[in-house]
Formats: sequence, C-alpha cells, structure tokens
Amino acid sequence: MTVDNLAQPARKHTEVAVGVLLRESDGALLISSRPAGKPYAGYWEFPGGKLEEGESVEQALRRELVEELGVSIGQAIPWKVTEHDYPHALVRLHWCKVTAWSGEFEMREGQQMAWQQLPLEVHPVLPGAYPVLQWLSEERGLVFDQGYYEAQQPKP
Ligand SMILES: Nc1nc2c([nH]c(=O)n2[C@@H]2O[C@H](COP(=O)(O)OP(=O)(O)OP(=O)(O)O)[C@@H](O)[C@H]2O)c(=O)[nH]1
Repeated sequence: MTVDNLAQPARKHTEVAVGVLLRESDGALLISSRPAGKPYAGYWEFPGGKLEEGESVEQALRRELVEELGVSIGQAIPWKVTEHDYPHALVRLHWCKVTAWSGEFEMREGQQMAWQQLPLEVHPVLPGAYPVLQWLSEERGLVFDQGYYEAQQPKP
C-alpha cells in the first residue's frame, strides 16, 4: 500500500442498475432525460438508478423502471459493467439488456423519453453512457464517434 492510499481512503462505489430497452420491431433503444433537481439534469441517459440495500441489479432495475417510467420489465439480461468517476460520485454501472416489458410508458418524474436509432439525435448525452453507445454501434456494424457526442456537451 502506498502512502497515498493510506492518506486518502478509497472512494466507495455507488452501484447502479441501468436498462437498455430494445424495441423488437426496429431495434430502437429507449433513452430518457434526467429529471430536474438531479446532478446532470436534462442530460440523456439510459433509464435506471441506484441499488438499495439488499437489492440485486435486476430487482433495482425492475423497481426503477416502475418508478420512473411505469413499465414492468421481463428479464433483465446482464450485459456489461463499467465504472465512471464523476465529481459527485464514483459509479459502477451494471448494464442490462431488456427486450420485454408491459404497461404504458408514463413519465413519472417529469422527464422525457425517446426511441432512438444510432447515432442518437438527442443531446447532451451523459458521458457515462458512451461505452454502451460504442458497444451497440459495434454490434450493429456502425462506427462510434465519441467526438460527435462530446461536441454536443454544454460549454463550461
Ligand atoms: N440511470 C443512469 N445513470 C447513469 C447513466 N450513466 C451514468 O454515468 N449514470 C450515473 O449513475 C448514477 C445513477 O444515479 P441516479 O441519480 O439516476 O439514481 P437514482 O434514480 O437512484 O437517484 P436518487 O435516488 O439519488 O434520486 C448517477 O451518478 C449517474 O450520473 C445512465 O446511462 N443511466
């Protein structure tokens, strides 16, 4: 262990379950805007949220999608795990694919949602979602251009 490690306790990860909802008819993906009052309000992201005490990723995702969008998901298929270090939190994102759900979409937190093809037309996109856009692009034989999304970030 280095002196740095002793001086600065490791930041604790915030575990987050995130759903990539894929529409069967055309492969469109669901993206939603972060509600007012949260960090990065107005940024577009994949729906999901933090795990609560004792919850599995699938349980948290199921709960969050009811709370945010009013839909009940079928199976959450674990896909990948990423980490992102934001000024407000060090997050570990558990990405799941979801291809089945029931219920009508309702924006229960005053957010917006959009079914999108790649590259996304909505902006700005939360940087923590870039890796997923890259994997989805690769799966579809498309080029992922991070610069396209970075250019749409608000200027400081
Ligand atoms: N839902 C979601 N969160 C993401 C994505 N990418 C990403 O970095 N994150 C980060 O993961 C964390 C998720 O927290 P959240 O604020 O959405 O969770 P929550 O609904 O449980 O929030 P709250 O209980 O604090 O209101 C945030 O730090 C957010 O910046 C994404 O694509 N979707």
